Amino acid sequence: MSGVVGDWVWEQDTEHRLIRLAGQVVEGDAEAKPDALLGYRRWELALMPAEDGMDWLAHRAMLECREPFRNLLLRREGQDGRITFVSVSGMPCYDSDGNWTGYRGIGQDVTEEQQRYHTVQRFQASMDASPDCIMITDFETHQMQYINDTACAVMGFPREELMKLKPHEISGLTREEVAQIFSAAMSAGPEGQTAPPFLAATKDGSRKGWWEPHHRGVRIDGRWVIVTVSRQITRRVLAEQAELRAKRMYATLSATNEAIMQVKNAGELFQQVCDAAVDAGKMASASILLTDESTGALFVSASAGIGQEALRHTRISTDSTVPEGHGLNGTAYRSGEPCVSNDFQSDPRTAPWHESAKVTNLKSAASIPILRDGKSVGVLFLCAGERRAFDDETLGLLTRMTENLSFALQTLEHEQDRARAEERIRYMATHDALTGLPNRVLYGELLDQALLTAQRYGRNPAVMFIDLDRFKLINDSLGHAAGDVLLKEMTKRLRSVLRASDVLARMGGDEFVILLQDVECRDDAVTVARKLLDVALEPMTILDHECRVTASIGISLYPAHGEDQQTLMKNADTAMYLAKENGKNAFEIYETGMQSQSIERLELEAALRTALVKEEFHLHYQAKLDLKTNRITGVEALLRWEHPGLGPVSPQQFIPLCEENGAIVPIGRWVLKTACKQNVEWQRQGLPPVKMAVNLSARQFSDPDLLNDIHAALNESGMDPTLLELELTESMVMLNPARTIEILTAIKSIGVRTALDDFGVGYSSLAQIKGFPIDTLKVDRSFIRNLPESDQDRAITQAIINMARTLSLQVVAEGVETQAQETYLRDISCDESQGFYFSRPASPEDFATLLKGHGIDLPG
Ligand SMILES: Nc1nc2c(ncn2[C@@H]2O[C@@H]3COP(=O)(O)O[C@H]4[C@@H](O)[C@H](n5cnc6c(=O)[nH]c(N)nc65)O[C@@H]4COP(=O)(O)O[C@H]3[C@H]2O)c(=O)[nH]1
Repeated sequence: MSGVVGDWVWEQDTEHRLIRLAGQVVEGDAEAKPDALLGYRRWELALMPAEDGMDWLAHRAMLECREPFRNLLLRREGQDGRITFVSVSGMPCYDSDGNWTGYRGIGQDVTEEQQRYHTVQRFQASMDASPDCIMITDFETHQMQYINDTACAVMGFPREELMKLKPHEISGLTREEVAQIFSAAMSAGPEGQTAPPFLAATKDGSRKGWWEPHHRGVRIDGRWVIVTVSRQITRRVLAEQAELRAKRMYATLSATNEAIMQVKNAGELFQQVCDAAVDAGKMASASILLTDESTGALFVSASAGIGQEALRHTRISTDSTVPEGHGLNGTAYRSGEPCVSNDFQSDPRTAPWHESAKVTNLKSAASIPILRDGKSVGVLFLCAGERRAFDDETLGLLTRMTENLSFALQTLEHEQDRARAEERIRYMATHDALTGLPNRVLYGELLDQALLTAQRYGRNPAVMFIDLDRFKLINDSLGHAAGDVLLKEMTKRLRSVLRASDVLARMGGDEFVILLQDVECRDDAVTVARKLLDVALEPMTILDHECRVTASIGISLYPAHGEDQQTLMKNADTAMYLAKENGKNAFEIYETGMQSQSIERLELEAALRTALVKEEFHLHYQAKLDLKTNRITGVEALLRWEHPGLGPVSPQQFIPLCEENGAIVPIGRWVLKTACKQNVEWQRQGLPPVKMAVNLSARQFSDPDLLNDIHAALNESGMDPTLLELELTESMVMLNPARTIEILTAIKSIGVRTALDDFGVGYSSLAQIKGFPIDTLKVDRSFIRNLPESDQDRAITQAIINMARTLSLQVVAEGVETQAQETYLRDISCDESQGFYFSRPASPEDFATLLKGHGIDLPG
């Protein structure tokens, strides 16, 4: 019976025994003849119902109810293990009287059909069990023909629904794109083709990882279908993405390190780091935020990438008490630890920035603190366009980057300190520390340059030497602080009359030098010089004292007075000394003849240094005549220098030099001693005692040993202190009144008298000197010279005398040269007269002779 295919008919009686079998019967034993099966019931033939939920009991119950049955699938396993399937269908039979007679039906061998069915079943089961998504689609119509469970689960659709959809409706691709992919797969032949990975989207919009589809064209039942097997590669993709990120971060790190080696300042470094994070690190944006020390907030110092413009003006709070301070940056800054959000747009910490992040499509962000000595000084803030951009490895690299950054900052700071120090040293080497003006060195360089330009372009620069006339006086009496104020003020003034291109430099002390870049003619230089003198002369208040300082200016012009630096400077210097010698507050333009004067000055200075030791000094004495009694009541000691080669040198010439180089102090001490000794000597010769006036220089007046020197002179000579009168100039006492009063009081306490010399030219008023312990005023000879003709001088002299009287001061008129002057002075009740008219300064012997004749009252 085996191998026989075909239908057969059968009948069974009311006892369910087979009573007829005809045709190709395959029920029962394969070896048995159909007749051998007769009399048996089906459940006695080693056949088993093969359908789920069906068994012999159920079948028999159906037969008992005389129900018809269809396609009862029966399975039989032969002795050789071969499986056969038969399908039987039956109808209940009745006789003509309606009595049930049993069943009649047909049978069919369905072994092959069943085998095919099972193969498909197994195939489908294995397809469903596959972790891959499998889909079979008609190449032409794109109609879904098969889809496995995995695909249904991944896409979140019930199979029936999915079967109605076409690939472009679930893949996010267009129909054309799908068609292209299918065509490419067909062209690829039996090997098929792998398409780019895609991120699977489920029905509810959530993502189910990365899948890599492989398409292959297969011909089934005469039609081409595309079999698509998509393998999940999420892990691989994530690993690749992580590797890519790491690579980018390494690239960023190396770009940062390169920047660290090259940049010169922090700002540049920050910008390069941000650029590297965006360019090499593929970050959407990168910023470096630093602390604003005044507010404590973070401000953007550098940034690159998306939204950088908006960020530049943003201040980010680090304050833990406000919600804005709890963002990534504020938290990272406070904690000193990196702060990350790998899903920025739904992170509650980043809520204030969700809207803007949507606009700029930022998906994750990280803030890494920049630490200095363990303390946050800022943060590196990075944003990425994908979620989960900041894994542990990336963060590790970013932390290293910020460490390198802060190390670089330290190094840069040291470098900057060093550069600043170098710059400072360079500056100090070329500038005057007090005024900030170029010094001699820089001036020399600038002058050289100006001379080169002058030669090339036919310009005419000029050099001006300026010396402040009374600077030493101020410096000595008011102190160095006052001197400094004066120099600074003077710098401002001198600068104010110069062009921006002109150079003002300080040579040291009270010497300034100017380079006028181009003067068309002599008169131009003269105009500038006048302006300079004017601004210098303006009164200035120093340490609450109004002072006036004059300047002496020497000018040399290129090319007339020299074509090189040295000559021009020397000649301007020479001219300046002449201006000084000619009465100060003046300028001189260099002339050839000036040379000798300057040389003379140098020679004088050299000779002065040894003059005291070589005993080249001596004193002359000029009498003071009492205008009421016509008796000589006093004498002024005047220093004389007999230069071995030059002969007598005028005190007006050498005393300023002595004041400048300080020699006046020992020389003045000698004068004091000599004068006192002389005074006692005259008395010893039997002459009447006379007051001895001795000039004190500013230097001497501020010398701490002055009182000792006075004591010594008096003690050594044995002179009565009340006969000694010290003459000071008005300008000396006005500079530092408090100290002047202190010294004058000390001087007066030992009985020595004090006199104010050259009164009237120092701009002070009698009211101002009221408080000084002074005994005598000496009216400057410039007021006497034009007496009695000059109305103005008469008025001044008269006023001085009247006011002096009210202050109980003795008044001496200086420089009385004519009888008319003397008569006038007598008329206006001037106390004493001193001048050539009565007596020129004379030797001790000559004065003794004079005194002998005038030691008593003379006829009026
Ligand atoms: N044209 C004119 N001049 C007259 C007349 N009568 C006197 N003189 C001059 O006027 C000056 C008076 O001295 P001074 O005003 O203190 O001015 C003095 C004084 O400031 C200073 N000096 C002189 N000896 C000394 C000294 O021992 N120590 C100090 N520190 N300065 C001194 O040098 C200045 C000049 O001294 P000398 O050349 O001796 O000049 C003296 C004297 O010769 C006159 O009728 N007409």
